[in-house]
Amino acid sequence: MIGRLNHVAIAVKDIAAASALYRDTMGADVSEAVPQTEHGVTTVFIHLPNTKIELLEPLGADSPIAKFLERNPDGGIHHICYEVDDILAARDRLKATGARVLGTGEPKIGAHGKPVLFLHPKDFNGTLVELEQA
Ligand SMILES: CC[C@H](C(=O)O)C(=O)SCCNC(=O)CCNC(=O)[C@H](O)C(C)(C)COP(=O)(O)OP(=O)(O)OC[C@H]1O[C@@H](n2cnc3c(N)ncnc32)[C@H](O)[C@@H]1OP(=O)(O)O
Ligand SMILES: [Co+2]
Repeated sequence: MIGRLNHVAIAVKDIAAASALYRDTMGADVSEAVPQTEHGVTTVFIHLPNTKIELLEPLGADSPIAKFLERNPDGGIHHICYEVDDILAARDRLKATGARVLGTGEPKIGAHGKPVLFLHPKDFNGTLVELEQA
């Protein structure tokens, strides 16, 4: 069911500083910052030869990553995103196993214009998992 690793996300307090760090000290190919109002974050993608790093900064009052950053003031790895061929079939299969799908359970359009879902970290070894329709 799960396919390629689409991205690894890092939550940060200051996305401009984190972007400059990757660009200037790591020579990385860093995108512009894009506000994702629907998701309560601003995103930057760092393009690597075999996957992407997603930098996340809280956006708005109810950002879902705000508490994570309170717990981890220096920032930290926030989630991993796997690609799936059929996100609804994957969702239904996971729900049938008792895994908790976050939010309404209906996919939202993510940063790549594809449907995404999130699975509760407590059900996946303390790791927040994002699924993205390939
Ligand atoms: C633009 C879209 C983009 C894309 O790639 O397309 C994105 O990736 S958007 C990314 C931002 N959106 C989300 O993360 C949505 C899903 N996340 C959530 O709904 C919340 O972050 C949630 C529910 C996972 C956690 O929210 P919160 O921290 O406010 O809840 P709790 O404090 O009650 O936490 C419950 C429990 O889970 C532990 N936790 C929280 N976040 C993480 C995490 N990232 N990784 C691992 N564990 C996490 C937290 O410590 C609590 O554990 P406990 O032992 O009870 O203290
Ligand atoms: Co993501």
